[in-house]
Amino acid sequence: MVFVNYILLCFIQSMYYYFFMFLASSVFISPKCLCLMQVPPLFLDVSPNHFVLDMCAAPGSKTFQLLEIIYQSTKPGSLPDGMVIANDLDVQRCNLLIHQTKRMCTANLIVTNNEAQHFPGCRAHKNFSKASEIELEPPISQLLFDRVLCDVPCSGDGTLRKAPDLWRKWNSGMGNGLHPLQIQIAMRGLSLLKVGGRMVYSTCSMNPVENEAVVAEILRRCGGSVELVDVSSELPQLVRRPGLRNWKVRDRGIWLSSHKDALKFHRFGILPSMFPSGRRYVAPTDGDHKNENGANVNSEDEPMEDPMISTDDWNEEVSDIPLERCMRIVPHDQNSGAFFIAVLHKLSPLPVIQEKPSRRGNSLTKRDEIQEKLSEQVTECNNGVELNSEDAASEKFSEAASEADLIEKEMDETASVPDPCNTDDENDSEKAKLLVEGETPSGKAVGKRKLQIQGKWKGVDPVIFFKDEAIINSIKAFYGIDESFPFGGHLISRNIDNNHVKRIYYISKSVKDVLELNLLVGQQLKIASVGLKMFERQTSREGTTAPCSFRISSEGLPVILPHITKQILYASPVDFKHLLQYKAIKFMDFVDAEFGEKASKLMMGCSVIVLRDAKTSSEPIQLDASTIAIGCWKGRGSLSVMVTAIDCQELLERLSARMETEKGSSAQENNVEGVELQDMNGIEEAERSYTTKEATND
Ligand SMILES: C[S@@+](CC[C@H](N)C(=O)[O-])C[C@H]1O[C@@H](n2cnc3c(N)ncnc32)[C@H](O)[C@@H]1O
Repeated sequence: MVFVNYILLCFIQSMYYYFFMFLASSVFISPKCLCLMQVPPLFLDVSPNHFVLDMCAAPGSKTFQLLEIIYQSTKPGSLPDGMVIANDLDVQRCNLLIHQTKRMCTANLIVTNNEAQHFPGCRAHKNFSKASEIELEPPISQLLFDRVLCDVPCSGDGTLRKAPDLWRKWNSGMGNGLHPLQIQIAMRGLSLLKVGGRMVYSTCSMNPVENEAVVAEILRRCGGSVELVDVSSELPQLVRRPGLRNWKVRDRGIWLSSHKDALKFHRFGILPSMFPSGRRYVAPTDGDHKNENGANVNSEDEPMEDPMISTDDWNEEVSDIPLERCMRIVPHDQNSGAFFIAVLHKLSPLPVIQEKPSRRGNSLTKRDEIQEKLSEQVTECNNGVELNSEDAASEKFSEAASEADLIEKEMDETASVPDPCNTDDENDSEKAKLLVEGETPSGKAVGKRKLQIQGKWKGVDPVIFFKDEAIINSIKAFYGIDESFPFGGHLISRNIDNNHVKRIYYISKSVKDVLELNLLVGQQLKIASVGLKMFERQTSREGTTAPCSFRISSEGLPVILPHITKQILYASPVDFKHLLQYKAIKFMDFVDAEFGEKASKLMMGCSVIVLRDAKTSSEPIQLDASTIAIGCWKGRGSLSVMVTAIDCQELLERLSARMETEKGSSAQENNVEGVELQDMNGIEEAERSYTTKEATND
């Protein structure tokens, strides 16, 4: 049998790439496709050169959309200047995200697995450059973002229509429990946002405690350095309702109008920030006081009113923040899920806040502490993520520090607690020690080096810049990669041993800058996935004897295709179709004998076959977004496709559809049989003769 001489790995640039191009053109929302579109990213106003942080990103639908926007005007073979960091705490959901975004074939994405509320700022000390392997000043010295998407974990009541299970599980405590974490994540997002940048806070809940209350609290904490943007003129097709300015808080069967009510009913898990005014009702701290009858009353029994606030104020709280600028999207307006969106604009650096503003100058009483602790004891969010109450409690005082303080602090935290999920691991504390040594100018070089090659995070492969000149040069020479393509320095692997590197990933300039910075600051980012898989080591017997031991992978092909000058051939539709149909064809059996001749002269190993337009005879052809190319293996006597059977079938269908279209338009234009028609006839003819030949061979 001619079929299946070598079943090697395959690739197509096509389906996913075009799917993404199609989606990219559908970013503009129409009410009809609203249910399919994710709205929050549309309010981020992302440009292709932006650094974007998606803080709680899994399973990745919004990340996908952000990448589409970044790539919107990118030509084949080039990469946008911007990048996306997609972060999620949940490892399994992170894997889902990695899988989802794989079809984007992007070199501009880093997937991280950090806690969003502690997301590292990666600020490089001046001394770091001396202490690290990176000799030059890094292009970026701190990880700040132009855009931040803060799609926080929430109670998810907005998804009730599609997740009816929630009807049984939902209770008001879910939202109340998540409120402190939502504030922490949003505050961290704002501190990582560049001045002038935009952050979108969103949930799929209708609960004001998770929505307007969070937005109001972060605005209070930011004290004028952040504004709530009026986006009423943006996306006018989107039917939305204004955010609320007054609401009550539900807790275990009763409605609370203010923090005073919370204390009155002994609801210590209810925070002042959950109410519209955000005001704390202060209970007396120094012993008993007299009641209106002059009798001694214990402060634990009856809370005392804040003298600053009149009784009336406590009854009907209305926020003085223009929360109507927030957006509530409700299911019955346009047959969608329910969600909440607030757009924030950072006007200036965040203020240095020593204390939570709502603490009103008092030190925490025992009851306050219990109250806050209780509020942080969230056991479960809608995504099944366990929230560690100890983590939350230890975070209590940190969120209000200045940006600089936060960043300094987190560096210390990262150094002392390498993996928040694995704090009990002995190796981690050892690694943390090495990290500190590596970061400190006086640190031992051996410690630093060890850390940099082994990676810091338990269970996560290290990210290694691939610098093996011999391999890099052999790849460049074999495929004739042109000098204009940024290559050296843009390759990474996840294996410290160059001899056993199986995959080489390609990264954009923006991602490269971030990775270098991350290395410099002791790998604060826990990187689950990064880069576009571009080369894979040949594993077959014939493959190991080929001049280049790495073949181009399917994902990498769209990016490198315009830059390859060797091992590339342009096949006529008929021969291209045959390759997909029969998987392997002897050189002498190609319909276009010249093509067969050229194929036989390729070097043994991976080659790229591009579908030539029926009209085009000159080579090389102009590559554009509609170009179809596949990877093939040039063996001793034949050319074999390196495309899976499913992908072959899909490509064949597309090819037929394209030919049908060409046939139709050509017949319409000329009303006679034109070039395409001849070609179509040629295919059918050739197919018959080829099948006959095959039958004879068999
Ligand atoms: C509403 S979902 C995000 C949906 C996602 N943005 C999308 O469009 O596909 C919230 C996510 O937050 C994650 N999460 C929960 N707590 C987190 C934390 N502390 N830090 C980071 N992510 C967290 C959950 O794992 C979950 O995937």
